[in-house]
Amino acid sequence: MSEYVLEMRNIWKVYPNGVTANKGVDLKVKKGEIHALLGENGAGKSTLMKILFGFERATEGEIYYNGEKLENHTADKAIELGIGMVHQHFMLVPSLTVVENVVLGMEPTKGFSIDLKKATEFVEKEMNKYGLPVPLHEKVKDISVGMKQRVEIIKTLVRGADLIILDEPTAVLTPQETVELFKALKNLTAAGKTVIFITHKLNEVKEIADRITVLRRGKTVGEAEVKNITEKDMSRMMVGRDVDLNIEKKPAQPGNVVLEVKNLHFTRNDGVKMLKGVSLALREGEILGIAGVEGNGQTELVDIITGMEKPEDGEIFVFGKNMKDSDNPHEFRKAGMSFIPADRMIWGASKEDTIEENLISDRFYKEPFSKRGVLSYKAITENAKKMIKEFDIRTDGPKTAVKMLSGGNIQKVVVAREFTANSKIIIADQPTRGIDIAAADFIRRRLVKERDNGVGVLLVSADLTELLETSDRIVVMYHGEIVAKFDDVSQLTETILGEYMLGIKKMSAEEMGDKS
Ligand SMILES: Nc1ncnc2c1ncn2[C@@H]1O[C@H](COP(=O)(O)OP(=O)(O)OP(=O)(O)O)[C@@H](O)[C@H]1O
Repeated sequence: MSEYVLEMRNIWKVYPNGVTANKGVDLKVKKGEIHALLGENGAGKSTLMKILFGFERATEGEIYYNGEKLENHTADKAIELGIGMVHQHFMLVPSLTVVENVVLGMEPTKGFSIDLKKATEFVEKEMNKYGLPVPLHEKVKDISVGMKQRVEIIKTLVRGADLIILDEPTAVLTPQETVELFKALKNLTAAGKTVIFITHKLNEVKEIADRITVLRRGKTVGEAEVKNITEKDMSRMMVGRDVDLNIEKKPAQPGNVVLEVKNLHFTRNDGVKMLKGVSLALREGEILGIAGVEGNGQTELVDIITGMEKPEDGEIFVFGKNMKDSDNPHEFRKAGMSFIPADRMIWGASKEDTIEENLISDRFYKEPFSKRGVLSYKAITENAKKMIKEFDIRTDGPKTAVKMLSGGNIQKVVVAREFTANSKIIIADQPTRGIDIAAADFIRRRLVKERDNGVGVLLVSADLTELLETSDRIVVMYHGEIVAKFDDVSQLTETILGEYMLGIKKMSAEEMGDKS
């Protein structure tokens, strides 16, 4: 019998539009190991995993699972065989409890109603078996992101998963939650389960994975035992060259305040108070980082700052102008603000439109794209070609629809447009989420360059390494309030930030001073 629980051999995938996402990929995974799947944006990782999970069908190639060749593979068969997948966007019902979510679609029934007692016992047994405690009777909407992810993992386990695929599992976690997740993954492999995870964070690979497979432009370029290689080796395999990840930064030269919010309050439709008196000021020539676990008010703050939402109370000043009468994002843009939204598929890009159209969606009426009211298609295409090169957008060409790009490359389209809008304020909300190391490094350097050119950058990020490396000052949000302010980030660590993000610590008003 083969030492591999999974072998994907010579996998090809040609999408109906002609894009070849996998060009003879090989992946071999041993039983009981944590296997990291690495590669740049668009390298074909998600496609390969979708094929394994039965969401997409391979154009060519063979899959062997436990020595058995899979024929006519589908998602139902994958689950039946014990293959589970935890997606980046959780697929839970917020208004249901943890137990209800876990057993949804497979409830033990008693008459016509769900037998909650049986379901609870069942879920409790699984969670204890693998050391994955979850609050069984709390509603999913009231639990933390880390807990939601754990619920997703338990969901796969109760369906009998032996091989669990995790797609960028740590992108939304605090350092403390990441430690917990890694412990859980170790418990799973100790119990004989196998884990494949997609990530762009090489320090995590070093910490948790046993082996790696690296894809580049649709092909397997190598596999290795993690103990035998360095992070540098991994990035070279991924990118094909050395990547210098240290950002050299001159001290900031902050100038006038460009953006200020005072005492913002906001309550969600369901009555939850998301902002409880948030005030901060952003100066030209500085990067102000906002740390916080998702769901602590950062989204609402960004929505209000960019004109997508109105606060219940409080004021917003853009270049000293009170924006109380401006209630749409265009007016905030006109006032000199660029915005890289966290949810690029909803707010950042127009999926059906082409890359070249998306790149000028905020400036099509201006020269050189429009002359005397007539669009210049030549200028539009030329602009796109330049940006595709500069921002390394992996595509067949400017006329490709954005929906055909990989997640990371869609983000590059949005970033390219926003960085070239000549704004003096940039609001960057999770700008490098899902972006590969070389591209993320490019975006961070660009943020610093914009800062050096006098732009005020507000950076909201769940990636604490990024926040610490890039920001000049950092504030932490917890339960709709600013609970910590750091005007000097040189001595700050991820662990310290994590303590404020989880509400373990809170600064007093005096400690925070009145500087932001
Ligand atoms: N449904 C689809 N139709 C057409 N092309 C697609 C589709 N899904 C992905 N692609 C293309 O296939 C290639 C590989 O994309 P895939 O999502 O597998 O990459 P990835 O390595 O997961 O990237 P990322 O790190 O950005 O998520 C890309 O060029 C992408 O544009």
